[in-house]
Amino acid sequence: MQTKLATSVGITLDRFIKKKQNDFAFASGELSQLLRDIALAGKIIHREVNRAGLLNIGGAYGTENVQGEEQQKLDVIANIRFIRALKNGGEVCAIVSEEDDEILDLNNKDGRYIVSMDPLDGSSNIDVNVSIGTIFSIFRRVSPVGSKVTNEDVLQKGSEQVAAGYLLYGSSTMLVYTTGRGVNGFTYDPSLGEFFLSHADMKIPEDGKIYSINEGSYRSLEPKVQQYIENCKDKKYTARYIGSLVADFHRNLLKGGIYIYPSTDKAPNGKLRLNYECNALAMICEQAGGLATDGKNRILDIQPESLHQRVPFYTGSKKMVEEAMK
Ligand SMILES: O=P(O)(O)OC[C@H]1O[C@](O)(COP(=O)(O)O)[C@@H](O)[C@@H]1O
Ligand SMILES: [Mg+2]
Ligand SMILES: [Mg+2]
Repeated sequence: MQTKLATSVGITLDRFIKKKQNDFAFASGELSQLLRDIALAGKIIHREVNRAGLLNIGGAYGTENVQGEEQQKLDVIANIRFIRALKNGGEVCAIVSEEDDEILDLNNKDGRYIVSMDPLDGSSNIDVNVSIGTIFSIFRRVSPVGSKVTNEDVLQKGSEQVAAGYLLYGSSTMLVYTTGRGVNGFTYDPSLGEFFLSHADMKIPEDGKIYSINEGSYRSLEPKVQQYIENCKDKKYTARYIGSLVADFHRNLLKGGIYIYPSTDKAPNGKLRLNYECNALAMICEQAGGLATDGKNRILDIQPESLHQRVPFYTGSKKMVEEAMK
């Protein structure tokens, strides 16, 4: 693992943000505050996830989201908690969420930022106590402050992200993010209520031996993808698939590997959403020295056309993604 483990646990997220603030071109403290708001929402979801079984907040909520997916109670709870934290924080003018059909315009005339988010990633794993996460992308609005939020504001290329990251609710809860100057990981200590820098300057190994793909759809995969999987098997690589994108991505980020959600019969454009799943992880992966494509194009160069658009997703160690692209 090519990551400098922070030697002292004394570096809290808050202190780290303050230290790094001056690295940021628009250093007015707004983005720093927004990152703190996201961390706060993450602490609340950590608590909800940990006691989901006790509070009977597992299971279906009884509604479907715009993608026709059954919403889990925790999908809805996480969505409400993040929206509330971002609203109260005051830095955000609009939110794009997996759980909401339309743009959530917060009518915050001072807000300069747009957040695209997957409040709860890995919903199929909520009730079985397997790691789940939250994914977020942060953009600066392009329309004048105070004016009505436009499609142009929320449909920006991933290369325009000013920050991106994820929370992982696993054996420990972590926040991993980038502002375009490297990737850092923080581990939450619930007894102190603080995130501490635990993975400084994260770098994904250039090559790896782990491949993550849902082989259940093997028969409906394109021949070249089938060929790539066969190559992995010939090389005796290890297959690992948790079924929570954040968790599969995080493992590969630390150990090296490739995560693939290609186009299939069931999902001709893939399953994962460009605006609030792929863009954020693509920025993290590239900042850590890896690659992220849709099979042909760099994810961060794709111009979004709709809020919930899906793209095939190939991301991970540079050599493995290059190999898969061949
Ligand atoms: O069950 P499948 O088809 O392998 O899909 C699993 C993928 O779907 C997801 O659950 C989609 O995300 P959501 O749970 O946020 O809808 C990813 O986390 C995961 O990688
Ligand atoms: Mg998701
Ligand atoms: Mg989700």
